[in-house]
Amino acid sequence: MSKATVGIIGMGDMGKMYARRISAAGWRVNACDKPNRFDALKEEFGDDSNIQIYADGRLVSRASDVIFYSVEAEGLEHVVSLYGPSTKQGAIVGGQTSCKEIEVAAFRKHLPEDVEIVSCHSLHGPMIDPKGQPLVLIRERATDKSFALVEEILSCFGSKHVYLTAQEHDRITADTQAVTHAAFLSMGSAWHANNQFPWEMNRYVGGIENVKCNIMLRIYSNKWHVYAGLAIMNSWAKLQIRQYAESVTELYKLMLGGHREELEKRIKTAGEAVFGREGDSHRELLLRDDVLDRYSLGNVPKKRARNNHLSLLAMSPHGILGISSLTFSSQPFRLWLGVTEYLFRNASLLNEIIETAIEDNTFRSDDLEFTFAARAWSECVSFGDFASYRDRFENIQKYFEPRFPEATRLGNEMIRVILAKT
Ligand SMILES: NC(=O)C1=CN([C@@H]2O[C@H](COP(=O)(O)OP(=O)(O)OC[C@H]3O[C@@H](n4cnc5c(N)ncnc54)[C@H](OP(=O)(O)O)[C@@H]3O)[C@@H](O)[C@H]2O)C=CC1
Ligand SMILES: O=C(O)C(=O)Cc1ccc(O)cc1
Repeated sequence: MSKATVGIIGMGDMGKMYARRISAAGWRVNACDKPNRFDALKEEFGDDSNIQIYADGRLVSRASDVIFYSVEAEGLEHVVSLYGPSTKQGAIVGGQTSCKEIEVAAFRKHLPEDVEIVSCHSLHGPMIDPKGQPLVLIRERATDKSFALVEEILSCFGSKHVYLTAQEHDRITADTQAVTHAAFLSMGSAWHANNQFPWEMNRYVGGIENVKCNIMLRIYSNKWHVYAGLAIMNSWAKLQIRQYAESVTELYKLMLGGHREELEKRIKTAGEAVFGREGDSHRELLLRDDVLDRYSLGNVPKKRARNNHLSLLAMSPHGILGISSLTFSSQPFRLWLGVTEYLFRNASLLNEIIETAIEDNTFRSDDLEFTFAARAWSECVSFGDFASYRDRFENIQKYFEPRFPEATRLGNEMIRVILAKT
């Protein structure tokens, strides 16, 4: 057989990244977006003779041996229902959405039976170098030969292949990415509600606070539908996000009520369950304060301000976090796990946090807004409400937008340095 031709339906940021890299590796690529983008795409890819732009997904489906759908999760089933029946006989089809059970169900429903299914999920945004990043592969319905072909095509990314079923993928995504996003989205909402730019306030500059600011900005600089789809279309994600919001609320009430013993017991038991006792592990901590201080959007104060880190404490009480998830995780999650571990495995810091939580009122109103925000995001996700998700997200995105370029630069550097050590 001559070399396989690769189809890409949906030439947004991820689709373009796939098309460019796969074509550069020597494969012929057929690609399309919505028909109204035909001329613009032809113009954009006119100088790449390996990439053939088509007017729609039906034409791409008819002409390609391995096809990747790279459209919004919310619309995937509809798009597959339109073009799936035209898939070339014996072709292999996959998708790039973050929710694999729904995606695979759509393929099973709309693709002809002689079409094989191998799905994938790059665990990073379109601007990140895929080399070394996790790439999940889901062999749903495929021969060894077909699966090997998909791996061969995607090997041009240099990513780390992780083999999972659709269900395993969705469970891990719920435990890791969905909860991480909920935490950062809530932080952004709370700062916005209090009309704060955190990097302008001493208490949010330096150390762990830099990770919070940089990752929050990075998430809000992406497209709303990426996070909405990942959370709303994954039933486990809904549960985990709700659990996170409940933990935030319960911890906040313990802090407000001054219930020191209960707070301490709860936090320490949960921390030990996830990270072990201080000194138990021989693993080096993922993060260090002096490294983190370098990535500030504002001036680092001489004396570090104390924080009760409600947003981090709430990550572990229900066993949301699992070190084992590290093998399959996105950069924001790895950093988030890093800062949470930093806190839970440092007994004196943990004691300081508990002291601050009970005695210090500085963060009460920030924490109140954070608690509201965590619950509001959870409700929005539970109701499956894409429109209000979008509205909330874009409203806050606008507020922070002026700082995106600098935060992206600093955040990328911060992630590069920190993750290189791990
Ligand atoms: N961005 C990220 O960080 C990551 C994204 N993903 C997932 O990858 C997928 C693509 O994401 P991304 O590229 O970022 O999103 P984009 O919004 O940039 O791209 C999706 C593209 O698909 C187009 N599209 C919609 N319907 C059709 C159709 N019927 N035929 C052809 N094209 C269509 C969209 O057009 P229109 O805009 O007009 O709807 C858009 O141009 C999503 O499922 C996302 O969740 C996965 C990993 C990371
Ligand atoms: O880098 C980030 O913010 C991410 O978390 C990127 C991301 C978003 C959605 C995905 O399905 C995969 C990766």
